[in-house]
Amino acid sequence: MNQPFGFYQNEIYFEGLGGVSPRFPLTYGELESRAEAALGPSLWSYVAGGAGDEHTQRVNVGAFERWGLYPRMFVGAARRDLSVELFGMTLPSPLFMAPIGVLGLCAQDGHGDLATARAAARTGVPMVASTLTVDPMEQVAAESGSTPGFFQLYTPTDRELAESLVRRAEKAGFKAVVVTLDTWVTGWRPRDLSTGNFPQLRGHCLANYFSDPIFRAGLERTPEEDPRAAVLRWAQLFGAPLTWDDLPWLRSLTELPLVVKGICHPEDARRARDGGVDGIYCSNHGGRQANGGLPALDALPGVVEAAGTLPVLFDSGVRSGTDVVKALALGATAVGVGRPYAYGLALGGTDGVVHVLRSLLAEADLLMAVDGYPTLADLTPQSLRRVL
Ligand SMILES: Cc1cc2nc3c(=O)[nH]c(=O)nc-3n(C[C@H](O)[C@H](O)[C@H](O)COP(=O)(O)O)c2cc1C
Ligand SMILES: CC(C)CC(=O)C(=O)O
Repeated sequence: MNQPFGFYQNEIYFEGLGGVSPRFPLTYGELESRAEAALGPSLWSYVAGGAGDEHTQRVNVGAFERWGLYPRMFVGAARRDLSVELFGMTLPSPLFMAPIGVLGLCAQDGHGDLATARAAARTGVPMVASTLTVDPMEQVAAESGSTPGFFQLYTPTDRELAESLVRRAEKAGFKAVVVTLDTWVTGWRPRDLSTGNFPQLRGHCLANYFSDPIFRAGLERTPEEDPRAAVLRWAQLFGAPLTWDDLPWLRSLTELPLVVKGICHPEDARRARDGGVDGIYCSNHGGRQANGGLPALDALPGVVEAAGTLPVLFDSGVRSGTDVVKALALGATAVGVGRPYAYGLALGGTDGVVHVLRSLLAEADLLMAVDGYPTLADLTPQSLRRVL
């Protein structure tokens, strides 16, 4: 047991706090700067970068500072319960890992998706595995132990390929399908445009396609024989510009819970709900796609209201345990961490990811203890006050 952290009380996910380690950074600033050094310039600019002058990316983070949590006294929050029901499952905490496409490359050994899945197994924090993993989804799913994993789909223009990817995800044991709607084309990303640095175009992170029978059937020569042609084929197929007319087809793809990612407008949330999805994922892709200026957190309350009884997943700008608590108070059912866990991965593989996740949970848990919110149900919009 790690002495400085020995006073935490919720053993469910702290297990004596194994995992939070002073050898890794305890502030986000240090995590970022050490990750920059570990990743090297080109991967760093891909992961850390965003659209345009990155205004949206910055306001995503800044939006959390505009809310303050009221401390409540005489609550006796000696034990906290952070467990949450999602898609019929009970999860130990409301935290999950957002899908990150080049994650595999962030680990020293180049197999970061597997390392992250092992962190999911150790913490109970679900990983949403991207379509763009270095190792095929079947291998990623196999590493996550008893922690449920979700599969994120980039919908290709070839429907048969989309269907094949979803079939494989079901067979591999993923427990939900998350369809990302905001990235059928890559946004204006000056950092990557200036370096020509798109890892996917060098054939990285395309294992799910290269291992897919439908994808392979469309090639004259196998990806092993002609990787360049396979990458070009991938680039042609990558993203379908979907419309509402496609939602019934998406819904028909699977009986697994279907979640749509990238929803920020209440009207879109309403239409998605009416179209039969099982969850709404409020996100602006961490400001990587559009530099439109709306912080995802500011979009969250409207999406929550429109979603009605559906669970709302949220990401974009979460950097601390207090951010997690604020997003929950604004109505998120589950909160996704993105870049920070990729940085933990860069610093220490599975241990680094576990450290980042447990630190977020420890900070959230302690905030709830000190400020008197013993359960997630106690966190409501009335727990917050606008401060700026
Ligand atoms: C390097 C990188 C790759 C990403 N790849 C994907 C992806 O493959 N699929 C997806 O739906 N979202 C992807 N995202 C977006 C994340 O799921 C999430 O929305 C975003 O990271 C949240 O912003 P934050 O990291 O600033 O908190 C990616 C994000 C990053 C940083
Ligand atoms: C553009 C994609 C290929 C990957 C992604 O989602 C991202 O880099 O944000």
